Amino acid sequence: MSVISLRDIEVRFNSKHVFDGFSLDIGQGEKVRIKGKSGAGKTTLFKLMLGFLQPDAGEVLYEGQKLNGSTVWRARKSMAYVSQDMSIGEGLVKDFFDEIFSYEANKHLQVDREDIMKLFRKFSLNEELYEGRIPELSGGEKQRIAIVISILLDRPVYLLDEITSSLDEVLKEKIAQYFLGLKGKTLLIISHDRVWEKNDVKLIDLDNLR
Ligand SMILES: Nc1ncnc2c1ncn2[C@@H]1O[C@H](COP(=O)(O)OP(=O)(O)OP(=O)(O)O)[C@@H](O)[C@H]1O
Repeated sequence: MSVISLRDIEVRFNSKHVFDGFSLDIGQGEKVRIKGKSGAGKTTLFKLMLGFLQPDAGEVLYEGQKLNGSTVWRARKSMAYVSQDMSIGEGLVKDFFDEIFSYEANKHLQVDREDIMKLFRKFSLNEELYEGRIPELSGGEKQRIAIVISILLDRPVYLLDEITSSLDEVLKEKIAQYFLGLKGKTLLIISHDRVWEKNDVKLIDLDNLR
């Protein structure tokens, strides 16, 4: 069964048709890169999958269930969404981690400081940053912290929206390798970075729809 299905989706903004009869099936464990020029509808696709945007026609299904008021929470709890410009708050980094892992949806996760530090080291984040303040982090450090949190959330589905665009080549490669190596996870990747172009990554090109 597909994890996420879009059936005959139509999305209009004023007179602009972003999707007109678009369908897509994402299987469990599939790794899919979504490509398309600016304005093609890449982020709109993620918003539909998360139930943040209702299509004007057609339906979005998560594990075969149509997204609606009573099913959307289960779907969202199964997905980790990471974007280019995530707001990760204004306070201390460690307080932000505490806050995320105290949410009801995440309480079952047993995340200790060493789990966090392992990922800090893996993605070349200085361990001292954990005690620091979020406004003092660079853009690339904030980005990597959002990535570390998404990994610790250990969700079955990852929606990654340009997560490597502000990082250097070495980090881009490390992060792509890490995610693409996750067995059994379903990945949807919006990225212009070549590091995600691998043989087992399926490509959906939104520019070829019209
Ligand atoms: N809330 C909105 N109101 C009006 N138009 C919108 C809205 N959201 C998106 N659009 C329009 O829909 C189109 C698709 O937007 P979307 O953000 O999905 O594009 P994208 O492919 O992610 O682009 P980019 O690569 O520039 O981020 C764009 O033309 C955008 O202006």
